[in-house]
Amino acid sequence: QLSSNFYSSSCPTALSIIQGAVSAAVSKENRMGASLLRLHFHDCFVNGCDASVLLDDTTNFTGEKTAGPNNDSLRGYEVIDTIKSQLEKQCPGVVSCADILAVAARDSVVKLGGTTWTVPLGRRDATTASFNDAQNNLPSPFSDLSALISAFSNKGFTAPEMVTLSGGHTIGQVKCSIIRTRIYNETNIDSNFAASLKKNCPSTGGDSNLSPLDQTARVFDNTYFKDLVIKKGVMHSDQQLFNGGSTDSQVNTYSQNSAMFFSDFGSAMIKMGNLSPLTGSNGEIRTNCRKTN
Ligand code: HEM
Ligand SMILES: [Ca+2]
Ligand SMILES: [Ca+2]
Repeated sequence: QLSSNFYSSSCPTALSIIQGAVSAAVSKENRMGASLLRLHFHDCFVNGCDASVLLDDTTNFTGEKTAGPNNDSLRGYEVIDTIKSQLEKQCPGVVSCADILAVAARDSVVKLGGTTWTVPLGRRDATTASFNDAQNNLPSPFSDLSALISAFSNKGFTAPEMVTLSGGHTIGQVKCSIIRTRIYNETNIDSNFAASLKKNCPSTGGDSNLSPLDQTARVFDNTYFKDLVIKKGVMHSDQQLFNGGSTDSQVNTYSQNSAMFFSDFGSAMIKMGNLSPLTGSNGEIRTNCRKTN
């Protein structure tokens, strides 16, 4: 069982060290807040919140970093390394990489103007990572609503919780290669909006050009849901949440009530952070988040 005061005697400065480093990293580059939030999600959905996502591949295409959803896409590893080395100086061998990810995600959301929540702590780090599990457990941006619902249901989340967590797309950026089909071929998109995205995402080439995930992608707010209501969802999977189906009413509600989105988001993040953590004598406390001890 995790507890929010897990480090209060073993490393009382842990939370302030993490917060300070996240704050510095996000001040230096706003997008890093988004990247750190996504790292925690991609960790927890693949064999639980055990920092498996941070292990470097020992042989190519065996670990999670090189799996499709992560390769050339996940970022923020250097920030986690910086935090880990500060923590190792202060309290060697005490704070897990998995807990660093959970706290950094929360601190990122707060730093970008979003809500806060209390992070349960005491996760330990995995000694293995799985390329196949990362391929199979992370949702695809080309999925329809039913596939999104089942990807989250496989991890114990309801459809409303899936909608809430998708609100993470209120911050950060997406590559042209992910949105090309949507902006060139789909009809459930505002045509002026599609035209503006095409300027930075040609029909051929420019695959890694970036576009913001909502119209206020530097701020954690409810604009993502407001955008969905006016058919300005950026990815196919985003617009699926407001496309005439069962989740439309919740998107409408969040678009008008950011307090409700914020409070639901905090609860859903705590639930996500509880996905099969290693505790007690399972796993280890890594010295270097990229390698097993
Ligand atoms: C609902 C299913 C989801 C799908 C299909 C999905 C897919 C994606 C994709 C394809 C990208 C862009 C990757 C790239 O262009 O390199 C992205 C970015 C992002 N996702 Fe998700 N995601 C989902 C849910 C979530 C959740 C639950 C969170 C967090 C709570 C999240 C947080 C983010 C953030 C913050 C970014 C921007 C990262 C950055 O700028 O570095 N996503 N997502
Ligand atoms: Ca994991
Ligand atoms: Ca936003």
